[in-house]
Amino acid sequence: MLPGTCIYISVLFNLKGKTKMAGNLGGRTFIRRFSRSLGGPWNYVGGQRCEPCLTLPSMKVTEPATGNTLCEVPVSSQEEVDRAVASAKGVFPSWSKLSGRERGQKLMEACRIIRDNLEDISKLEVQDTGKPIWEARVDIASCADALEYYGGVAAAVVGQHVALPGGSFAMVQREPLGVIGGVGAWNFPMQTCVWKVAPALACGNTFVYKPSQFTPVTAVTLGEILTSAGVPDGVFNVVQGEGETGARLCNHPDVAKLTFTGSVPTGTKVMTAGAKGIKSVTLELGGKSPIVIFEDADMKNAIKATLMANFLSQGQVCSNGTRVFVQRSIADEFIQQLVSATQKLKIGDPLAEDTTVGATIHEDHAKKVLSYIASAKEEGASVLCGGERVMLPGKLSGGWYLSPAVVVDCKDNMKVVQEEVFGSVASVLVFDSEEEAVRRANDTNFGLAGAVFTKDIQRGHRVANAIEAGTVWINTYNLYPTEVPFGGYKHSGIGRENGLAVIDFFTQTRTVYVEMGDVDCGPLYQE
Ligand SMILES: NC(=O)c1ccc[n+]([C@@H]2O[C@H](COP(=O)([O-])OP(=O)(O)OC[C@H]3O[C@@H](n4cnc5c(N)ncnc54)[C@H](O)[C@@H]3O)[C@@H](O)[C@H]2O)c1
Repeated sequence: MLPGTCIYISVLFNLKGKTKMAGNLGGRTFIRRFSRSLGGPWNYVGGQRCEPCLTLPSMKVTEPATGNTLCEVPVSSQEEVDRAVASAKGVFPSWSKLSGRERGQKLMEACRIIRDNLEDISKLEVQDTGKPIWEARVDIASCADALEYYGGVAAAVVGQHVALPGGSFAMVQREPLGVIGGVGAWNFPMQTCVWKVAPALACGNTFVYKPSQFTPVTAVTLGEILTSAGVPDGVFNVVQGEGETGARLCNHPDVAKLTFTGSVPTGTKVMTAGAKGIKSVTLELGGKSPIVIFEDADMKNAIKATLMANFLSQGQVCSNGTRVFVQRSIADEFIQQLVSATQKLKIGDPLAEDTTVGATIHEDHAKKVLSYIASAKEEGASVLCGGERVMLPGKLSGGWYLSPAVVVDCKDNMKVVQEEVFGSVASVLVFDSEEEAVRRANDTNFGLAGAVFTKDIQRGHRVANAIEAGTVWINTYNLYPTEVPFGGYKHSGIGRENGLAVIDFFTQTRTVYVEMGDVDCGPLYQE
């Protein structure tokens, strides 16, 4: 059962929605059913929360902060996935025929609802993920930003007119693809969902989403928000479950495109499903990103960015800069300042305002992170701080709280340096020259992100252009404005989210050729 926040958010939506929105949209009463959200149901099909049509055993979802059961969520069967896809397919013709501006208005309205209820949605996200409340607020605000941005972009998704010889011309029409199947990870549950759904809906597609089994809550909240904003029933649907449900969705013949956020091994399976169905696939996968700090860097900013690049969301961020390359002449000073700043981080109740480090998503993942610390030590690295479970008192004693770790004396071939840890572990590596730093930074199959810190503008651009990654920050880290594309090189993914780039991944073109003269078929036709 969900704690009280859910009732609160439901009531709040009801009140705010009824008073503000019924008038906005010609008196249509579309505010409904929020009050039923306590304890589920957890699927969202045809514009409402619903129990799966065929019930498989439930998943117990753990609240990371306490280790207690947050909710029990029935797994969606093939029949349920069929029902959700049919719902999305049924409404596709009418939704896709609305003008972009009409669709955009509804996304803008969803943005407004999120901004009005930001605090309550953020609390739900904290319960689901264990991340500190201040971070959850940033994540949820970014969901509103994405809906606002694509709400505006929707009217600008247009085709092309191409003039051809003799006055003939071609119209290159931009069309939606159909039903999109989305599968998400657990570290940014609502943001991951919105970053896919907002552009997909703006382009006229409909959607079935499967959230991570560890964080099922806020995708359903998004369903309620979209319905309240006037998005027609069936345009956005949620099914729940683990990998099997994800695979059912990805393999569904009526799903036109797959968009996935998660690990490389699962991304490979999603791509295989796409290959079997000849579906285009967007993959947002893992990373092992480098952050290269030169001796002329502003030390304080480099420290601040290294904290952001390693310890946000308990280190469970795909783009984290976990390989921290520092030039030898400043390495001692940098390490000393980094350790001092890391030790000031406050591990505590994720809902407390002064907490900077919350709970790891679940016990198994925490143990995996700790195993990387152990392997680093075995391979000769030194852990200067952190890397241990911290027991918090009272109701938090069942949560897995790990102290952020700074690991030094690292070598490029160590497991902790090679593999994605997905936890609060910063590995510091020392370099001498720019050429060496770039070569070692690129010595990975991942290519999601990277950063360079220097005051030398030429070097900043030179190194940024040399790092093989989809996003490179110069003198900052982990910023994702909705206006700019995000996605990976190499094994970190295919396709992009955010910005205008994503429009290409949620549309296809139909070329209509118009002949203004006679058909010219050469010698084929004789009078
Ligand atoms: N590049 C990005 O934007 C980005 C963002 C967030 C997380 N990530 C990555 O996600 C990973 C962590 O997330 P995770 O542990 O949830 O990843 P995961 O790959 O274990 O699971 C991701 C999702 O895939 C589902 N799934 C599992 N098997 C499936 C199958 N055969 N077919 C379809 N779906 C299936 C899961 O149920 C879950 O919903 C990390 O590698 C992280 O870097 C990437």
